[in-house]
Amino acid sequence: MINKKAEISHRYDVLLEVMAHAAEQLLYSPHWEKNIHNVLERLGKTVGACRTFVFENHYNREGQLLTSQRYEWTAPGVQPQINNPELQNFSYEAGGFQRWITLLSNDQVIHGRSRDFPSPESTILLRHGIQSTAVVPIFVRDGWWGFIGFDNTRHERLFSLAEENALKTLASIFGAAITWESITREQEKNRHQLERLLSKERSHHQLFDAIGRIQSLFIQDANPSVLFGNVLQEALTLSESQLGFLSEIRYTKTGTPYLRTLAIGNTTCNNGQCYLRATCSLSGAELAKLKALFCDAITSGKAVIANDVPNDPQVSGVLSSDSQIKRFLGLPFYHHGSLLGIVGVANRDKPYDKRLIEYLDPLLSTCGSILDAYHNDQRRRDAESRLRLTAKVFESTIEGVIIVDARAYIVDVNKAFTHITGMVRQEIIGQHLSVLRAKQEEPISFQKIWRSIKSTGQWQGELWSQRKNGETYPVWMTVSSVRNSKEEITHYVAVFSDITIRKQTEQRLYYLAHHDTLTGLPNRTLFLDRLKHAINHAHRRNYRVAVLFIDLDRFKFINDTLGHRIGDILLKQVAKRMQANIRAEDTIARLGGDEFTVIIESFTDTSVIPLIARKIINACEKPFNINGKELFVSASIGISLYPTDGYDAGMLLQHADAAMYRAKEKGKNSYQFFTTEINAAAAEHLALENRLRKAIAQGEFQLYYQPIMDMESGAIVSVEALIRWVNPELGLINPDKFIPLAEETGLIIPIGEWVLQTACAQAKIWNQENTYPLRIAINLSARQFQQIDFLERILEILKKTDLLPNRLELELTESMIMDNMEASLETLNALKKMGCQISLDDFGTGYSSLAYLKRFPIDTVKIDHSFVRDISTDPDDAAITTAVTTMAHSLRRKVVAEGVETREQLEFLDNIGVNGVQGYFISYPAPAENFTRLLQERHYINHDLLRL
Ligand SMILES: Nc1nc2c(ncn2[C@@H]2O[C@@H]3COP(=O)(O)O[C@H]4[C@@H](O)[C@H](n5cnc6c(=O)[nH]c(N)nc65)O[C@@H]4COP(=O)(O)O[C@H]3[C@H]2O)c(=O)[nH]1
Repeated sequence: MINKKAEISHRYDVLLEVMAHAAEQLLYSPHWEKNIHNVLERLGKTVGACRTFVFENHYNREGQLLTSQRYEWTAPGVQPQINNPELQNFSYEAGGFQRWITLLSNDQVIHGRSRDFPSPESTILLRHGIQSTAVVPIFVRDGWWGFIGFDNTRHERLFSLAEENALKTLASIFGAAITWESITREQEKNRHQLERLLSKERSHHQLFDAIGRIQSLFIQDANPSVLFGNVLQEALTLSESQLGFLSEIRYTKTGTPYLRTLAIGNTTCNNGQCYLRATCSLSGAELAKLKALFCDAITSGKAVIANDVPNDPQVSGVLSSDSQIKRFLGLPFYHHGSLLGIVGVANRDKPYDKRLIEYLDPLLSTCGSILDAYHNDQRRRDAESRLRLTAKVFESTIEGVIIVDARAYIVDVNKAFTHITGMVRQEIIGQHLSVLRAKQEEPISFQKIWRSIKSTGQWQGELWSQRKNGETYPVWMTVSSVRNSKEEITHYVAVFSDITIRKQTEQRLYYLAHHDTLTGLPNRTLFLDRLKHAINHAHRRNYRVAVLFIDLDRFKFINDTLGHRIGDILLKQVAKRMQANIRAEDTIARLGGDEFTVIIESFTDTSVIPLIARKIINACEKPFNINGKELFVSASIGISLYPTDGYDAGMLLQHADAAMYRAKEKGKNSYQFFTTEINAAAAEHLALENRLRKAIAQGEFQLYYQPIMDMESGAIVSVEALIRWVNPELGLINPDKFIPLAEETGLIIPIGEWVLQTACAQAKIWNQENTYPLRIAINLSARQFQQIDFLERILEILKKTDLLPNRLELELTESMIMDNMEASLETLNALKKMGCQISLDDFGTGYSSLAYLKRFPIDTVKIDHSFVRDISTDPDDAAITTAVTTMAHSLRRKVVAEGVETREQLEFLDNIGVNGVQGYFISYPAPAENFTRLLQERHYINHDLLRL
């Protein structure tokens, strides 16, 4: 008995020891869970249990009380149940252990032999091989937590009351440990939470300080690079990043977005303080490559996190592998829902996360607001400076400006307005715009202007306005409408300039472009214009139109002999007389030179036309008194009629011209209507012209040569080159037929060039072959002689053909020299200086003025063959030839007689002492080869001739 008691007491002591150990392990250790196995093992061993365990209560979703085994110790050889799924989420109720809930929750220990337990508890326990068990509830602060249990599978073990109490104490140690642990955990959690809150508070302080700094910079009106540089710096500091940029989104004209960098920064961390190393440039770089990683933020409008940039698929091809960017956070920023730009930060030590994005949100909103405000500010400043500029322009422009309201009442005018109109601001403001309208300006034109402005927003044009003194003046005005935001017209702005001077100049220019300056008559342009107009008019009314083409006979002679000044006065007087003889409504024009035209309109009976033509002829016939001298001219008139002779102005003029030529041919001082024959002649003329044009290209020209014999020695001293045209269809054509045409058309220039070139080359050959020097005489045309580079042409040809200048004799006519005496004198002197010889051709047919011979460096006078022809029969011709020869000799000029056909003529000329002769009697003009032969055979002709 004593032993039994002693054993019980011992077991109790042992239990107390275990409890002390459990208390130490569970209550005083910071990690009771780590020690629970020791405690369970010691407990199990102490109470002789095969298995000690701890179950924790919990609830399922339906609110059913469940229990799960959490910890276990098993004696060696006993199967552990810790992984037995049946002992997890075990429902007391469903498992038939409802009784346990009642007992345990009331702090009662359940212990005993399994077989004594009510069914189904006993069945289940025994199925698990449990002979006896003891379970003790564990209570924590909030109530029943679970239980600790001791199973015996090998024998049935019963617990004494003392042991039961000891186990209860043990369970309360467990409860205290669990409670303590949960309190500690909660405290820990609270501490963490507190710390988090504190740090959040701290970082929020930092954030709002940063925002405050940015806002104050903005208020201080910092320049954009400083402002956005600081925004970026704050973002880098707050995000603990090392690199970053701040860019705004811009759009190209085609709408493609691109990034304009407002700030770019590189920071390094120094004692936990980040600072900006590089500031952004003022203008900001433009990042056009939107495919870059950060651009995802723009296209999606959402933040982009890349914590492993080198391996991020979005980066491939954008950043090189050695790029310093390791981590990246792209943060788009908005204002009023519009995406404005992006802040990109990189290389944080820690990974970027969503919390940081949330944290930086206020900074980004600030960034959006200040960027928007910055742009607004810029726009406002621009608008202000534009306004200032507009005001300046308004006041300083030399154009008058009138601002009127929508009903055309004047609201404002500028200084230039006063200057132009003479009206001051105060007197015109409030008046209707129409007060400025010139009295004669039709109101209808004003209505047109308003209509145009209303439909197109603008009107531009010419108007007549009125100054304060009543003077009307033309203005060039541009009127534009001003609309408000609702597209309603609120004002009109009229800008105008006084164009009086411009108009006068225009009128003057128009007058000059359409009138002949000498006579004041319409010129060719205006004439053709009026003729077209007359034709149109006649066409509509079935009228006829007559064109009179008037050419003065003998005018050229007067002009050449008496000079241009007299010629001009004569032309003016002729113009006046003609004008006096036609109706005011008919047009008289001067086409140029001595050519006039008249348009006679609105007649039905053609018989009036000869009367008008005759009146004009008669008017011209009467002598003109110029500077006390009486001068006589006459007129030849060609007439064409619409519609019989042509339907258009050009044709009517051409036909009247052709008819005028026929009138001249008929004997001048008469008129001629255009006829079909004249037309045919004109057509032939045209055809010839066309053939002549082709002749140059097709090499149809040939030179004939005619010798000039020196009377004293009988030697051929010179040879005249005479052109021939051999046309395949027309045969041989003499120069008289085509030289005038070539002159008229200008073709004489290339033809003359060819003659000079060919004749000089031939002369060079003959001079090489002959022992005696031989000159080549070449006819010049007026146009050739007047060429600006005439002297250069001669020099070049001489150089090219290697002909000595003294072997070249140039033949000119009197009229060629008289046309422009001063220039001719200059050219002739230059030719003489070069060493060339000059002959005056056809002497006697023109003015035959020997007086001017004195002034000009002429070597030879060639008496025209018309005098030589009748020299032996007509005493007048003989006398003229003799006088000319004597006079020329007295002026130390040589005389050559042309057209010598007979021995008598030759003898006469020999007797009067002419120096040279040319004519069929000596030789007909012949091609070069014939002449070569002639030279070889008889260089001295006179001996043969004189012997004959
Ligand atoms: N009745 C008659 N006539 C004689 C006699 N001897 C010569 N003739 C002709 O008289 C003209 C003399 O030439 P011109 O007075 O300079 O008159 C030349 C000259 O002014 C011009 N001409 C000829 N060749 C040229 C040329 O190459 N250039 C230029 N611009 N005009 C040329 O054409 C005019 C006519 O030339 P051609 O028909 O060759 O006519 C030549 C010649 O064949 C004669 O005994 N009796």
